[in-house]
Amino acid sequence: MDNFDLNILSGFRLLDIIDIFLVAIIIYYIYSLIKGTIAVNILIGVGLFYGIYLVVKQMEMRLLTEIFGGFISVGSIALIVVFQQEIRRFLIHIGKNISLRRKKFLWSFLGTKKTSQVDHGEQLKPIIDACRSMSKSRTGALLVFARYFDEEYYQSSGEYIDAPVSKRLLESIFFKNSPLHDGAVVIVDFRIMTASSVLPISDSEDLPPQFGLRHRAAIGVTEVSEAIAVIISEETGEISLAKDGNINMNLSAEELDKILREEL
Ligand SMILES: Nc1ncnc2c1ncn2[C@@H]1O[C@H](COP(=O)(O)OP(=O)(O)OP(=O)(O)O)[C@@H](O)[C@H]1O
Repeated sequence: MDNFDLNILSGFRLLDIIDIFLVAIIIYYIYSLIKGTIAVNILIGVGLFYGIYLVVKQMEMRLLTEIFGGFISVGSIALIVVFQQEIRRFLIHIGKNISLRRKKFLWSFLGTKKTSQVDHGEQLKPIIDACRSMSKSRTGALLVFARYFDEEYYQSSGEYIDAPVSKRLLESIFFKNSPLHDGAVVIVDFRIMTASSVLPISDSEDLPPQFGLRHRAAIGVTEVSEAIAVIISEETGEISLAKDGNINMNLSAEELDKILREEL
């Protein structure tokens, strides 16, 4: 027994500890990204399938090993297809953190705080005013503030506009009888790029049951991109803001203004 233990320890290197540590971080990252989504069930299914394969292989049940082995050999391609959204989210998450750190590093390198950050108060005013008035009149609206214009996401499904943002333009778009009122408006650098855009719907199981497609679409787009989404509920007039797959509900126009000033 002592020999056995010593053999294990003698082959153990510092690199193995780092290896295990890194794998643990990756597993934690993946878990926090898929937590509460349908992907967890798929992952449990895949794990179970692989477990059974290992057991039948160990027991030398040839036919079953052959069948399970066949599935597993094409499994990696199937996994990429099934987890397409999660893989995209994972890579965006990593990229986002790196770009944030790079910015911070640059600011500290230049020895300045972010004092030169522009205050977007003036440009935000028409948006906040429109949100306030649409909230009062219970006009359903969905506004996406994207960092850059991803044509694959927005333009393919919506109407290309590319006009400076204004209160009246936003109200006209979301007016109930307007042909463009369905879907989302996508705003980049305070220009309305598209209206009526169809967004990816979140499949999170943690969301409140009263959330319909508008709220799910707002959360969905922030799960797969760096965008911020503002929702005005048609039912309640409530203003909400989604970011990184999380939602901040029941905001006043002033609170919305404050958050958007910080975020944009
Ligand atoms: N994939 C999508 N992308 C963008 N907008 C969408 C999408 N799916 C639905 N919508 C918008 O959501 C509207 C339906 O909202 P629904 O009532 O289902 O949502 P809700 O979250 O309950 O919001 P509300 O509180 O306003 O009722 C549609 O008329 C459409 O404008």
